[in-house]
Amino acid sequence: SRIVWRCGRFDLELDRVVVMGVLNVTPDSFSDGGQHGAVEAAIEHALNLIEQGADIIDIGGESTRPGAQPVSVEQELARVLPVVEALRDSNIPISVDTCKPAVMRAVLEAGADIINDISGFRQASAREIVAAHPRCGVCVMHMQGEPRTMQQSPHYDDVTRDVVRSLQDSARALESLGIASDRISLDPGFGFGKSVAHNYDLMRDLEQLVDLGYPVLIGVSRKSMIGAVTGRPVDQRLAGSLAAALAAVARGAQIIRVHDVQQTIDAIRVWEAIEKGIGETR
Ligand SMILES: Cn1cnc2c(O)nc(N)nc21
Repeated sequence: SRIVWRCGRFDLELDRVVVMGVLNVTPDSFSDGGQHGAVEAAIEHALNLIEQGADIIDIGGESTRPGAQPVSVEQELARVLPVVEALRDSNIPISVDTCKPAVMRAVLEAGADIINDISGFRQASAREIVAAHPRCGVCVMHMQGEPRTMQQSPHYDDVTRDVVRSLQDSARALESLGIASDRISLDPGFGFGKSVAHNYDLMRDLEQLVDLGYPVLIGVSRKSMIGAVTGRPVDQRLAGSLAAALAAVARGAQIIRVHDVQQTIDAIRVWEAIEKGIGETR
């Protein structure tokens, strides 16, 4: 498939699966226990992710785990801007995970290629900022409610139908501002206002989202939906995360957001060799 995701300096070809490496520049990120709090450590980790083969780096300055406390614009910028500036000459797209319009504006000016908004660009000013940029990529993620309270009692009539419709409306809102469709990727937001059962129903029926025609980005790496069925703590969820990543790829997801880049690439390469053959045998 000649699908392309236009992301700032890059046109990402999606005929092969793209791996997005997670870079938390936050003291309370649920999975790396704050060892990357310092900007320097974050930059070092980013270079390590690139070394492992990451196709995109996703920089987050505000923890999005359930129950997380909000962070000020100033604090978030102090964390992410230096990292964007350090990475903007790297040869891969730089994504910033933020919901704040002021942070979006600053990181785009600093050279970020993608804005990853877990709140799905629900703020009009956020939509206007990415619309004002000629070609930055946007990832529109579905979240029910806010990180602080979203897991208290998530409810849907039909989780997949509801999420797909919500994301379609969000994409249309961006397109109505002149944002080209090939700049938009959609993400069901596993764990963001969903019960474990909702997450597994959503994964099983992921093709309904893929069928909208936009690139689909998913993030399940080390999440509680993996822990719920394996009983493993957050630092022992690699096998479960790889299983979920391949299930998503098998249903048409093209961008996978993970902590464990090298292992995920290996799993996807084997899967793609099976699905597409490895050439010389033909
Ligand atoms: C920041 N962040 C945490 N989980 C995520 C997910 O599943 N998708 C996207 N786009 N961002 C996420």
